[in-house]
Amino acid sequence: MKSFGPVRAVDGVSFTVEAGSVTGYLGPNGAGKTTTLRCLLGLVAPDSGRALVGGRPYASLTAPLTEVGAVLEATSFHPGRTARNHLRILCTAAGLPQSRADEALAQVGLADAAGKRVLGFSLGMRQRLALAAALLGRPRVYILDEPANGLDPAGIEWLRGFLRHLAHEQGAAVLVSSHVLSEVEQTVDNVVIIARGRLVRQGTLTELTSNGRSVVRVGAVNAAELGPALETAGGAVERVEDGLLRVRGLTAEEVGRIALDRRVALRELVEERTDLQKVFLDLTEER
Ligand SMILES: Nc1ncnc2c1ncn2[C@@H]1O[C@H](COP(=O)(O)OP(=O)(O)OP(=O)(O)O)[C@@H](O)[C@H]1O
Repeated sequence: MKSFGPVRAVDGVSFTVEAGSVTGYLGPNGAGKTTTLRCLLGLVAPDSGRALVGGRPYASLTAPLTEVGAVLEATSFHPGRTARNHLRILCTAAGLPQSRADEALAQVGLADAAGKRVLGFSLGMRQRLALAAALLGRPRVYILDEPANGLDPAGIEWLRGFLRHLAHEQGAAVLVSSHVLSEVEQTVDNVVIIARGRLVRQGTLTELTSNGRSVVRVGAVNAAELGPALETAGGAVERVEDGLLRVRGLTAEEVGRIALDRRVALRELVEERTDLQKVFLDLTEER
């Protein structure tokens, strides 16, 4: 728990970010995301409870840059320094080889801007530079506060791939905050949703979006035969019109397989997407 005067910024929030996965930490503006991440990074002391990295408080880590890569909102850089120099100074302070600066800049797509002063950097370039700083020590844990802020659509797409790569290929534990669920839906494996400082929901993205509400629309030439077969397999079938069914409780793949087994020709097979932003708003409004 962490209060600022009368405001309970974070209260009773408990979750674990597993290695090899990306966890989205989601909530509307002012929900308490940044405060939680600042607690994790030892920048704010919680009034009660603990925030640990690899089982230890951040302050007790002997070489933090090699253990945790962090990008916080409004990360400030000395505007007169070049991107390369900024990172080299961090390398020196952390006892890392200077060569890591250029390697990290290349990783975030800033190789061409390495010698440019940060003063002229766009918001998106600053976000990439902050990420490069987080990468310097090749840590296994990443704590990123709204890292997509300021990135253009191509930058957001790049970030998605990059975070998935860190988690899925390099086995890192990645925690990424956002106030827009749809922004991270293609990146995250797990979600933790908070509102007004309290935990609202946590689980896999699939659990959040299906939640018994996922619907498969299937058009079949012989719907009269397919319907009962789907019901036998555990689906709840609604007959919309002649030859068109809406099925809950089965995936599109399962419906397709059952149709194949029965040799029923399909006209259409569509998983009706849950509107993630609506799920998010339903969960976080009025709490
Ligand atoms: N240093 C502080 N002093 C006073 N109040 C604070 C401080 N930091 C945060 N708060 C308050 O705590 C609450 C949670 O803020 P926090 O920045 O953690 O939310 P957030 O989820 O990160 O929001 P955003 O998406 O807008 O960044 C807000 O009501 C905020 O005003």
